[in-house]
Amino acid sequence: MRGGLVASARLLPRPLVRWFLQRRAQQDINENMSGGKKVKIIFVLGGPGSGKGTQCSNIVEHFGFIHLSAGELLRAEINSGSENGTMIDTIIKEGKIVPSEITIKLLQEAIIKGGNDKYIIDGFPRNEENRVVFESVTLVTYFQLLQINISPEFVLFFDCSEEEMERRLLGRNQGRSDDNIETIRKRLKVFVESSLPVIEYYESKGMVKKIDATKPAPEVFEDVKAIFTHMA
Ligand SMILES: Nc1ncnc2c1ncn2[C@@H]1O[C@H](COP(=O)(O)OP(=O)(O)O)[C@@H](O)[C@H]1O
Ligand SMILES: Nc1ccn([C@@H]2O[C@H](COP(=O)(O)OP(=O)(O)O)[C@@H](O)[C@H]2O)c(=O)n1
Ligand SMILES: [Mg+2]
Repeated sequence: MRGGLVASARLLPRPLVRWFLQRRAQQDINENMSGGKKVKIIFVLGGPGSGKGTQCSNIVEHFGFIHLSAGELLRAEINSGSENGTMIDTIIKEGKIVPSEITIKLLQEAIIKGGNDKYIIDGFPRNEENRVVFESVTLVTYFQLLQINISPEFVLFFDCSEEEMERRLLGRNQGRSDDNIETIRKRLKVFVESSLPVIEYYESKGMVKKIDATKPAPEVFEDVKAIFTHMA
């Protein structure tokens, strides 16, 4: 069907073909993603062990968002035996950040597949490259025609002391290859050097809602709830 479309499109003037394909792609996005509604995205950021995953589960349960964890998507990619798996595995064990094209492709696929209009994206963008590439994300790739810019509604930042994050990660017990003291120290360093500047960038745009994440999880959720209740 698409092959026939391309063949007949060759006979038409280029601007008309371009317009037609863009319209078609936009319709597909609306149908696949949100039934025509604007898709809401919230970034959930914070250091490793600050409680992003824990609070995202609460948000899903109470406010009907789909939770996408960049780290979990990358771990699933390793486990699926994909050709990039070994490379991703090595980068995660070193506490470094995976190239944006890989992570963003996984996020794009999950957003389109999710079929919801509300997403919380946890652990992304983790560096400036993640942020800049996502800003010009191409959601539908028919002939690379359509550039769709999805910007977050706001950024939820879980602020937690390094000491507390380290303690939590050492007790997490999920069998993760990066929850050992050597990798944890590297991840904390990467957080300060690469991820904090992203949070500062959004802060300069007035988009950050900061939460004290050193408190016990139920208390942190009270603060999270206040933010989400107000936006509903
Ligand atoms: N507020 C909290 N106080 C104490 N422990 C917490 C808190 N929030 C989460 N945890 C625990 O700390 C560990 C890391 O939490 P997690 O949600 O996985 O953080 P992140 O996704 O930011 O790395 C988990 O074992 C979790 O149960
Ligand atoms: N945007 C992202 C998110 C995670 N990752 C990698 O995945 C690892 C685990 O991320 P995560 O978000 O699951 O980790 P936590 O902060 O939840 O402990 C990171 O340390 C990075 O190596 C990445 O490269 N790029
Ligand atoms: Mg997590």
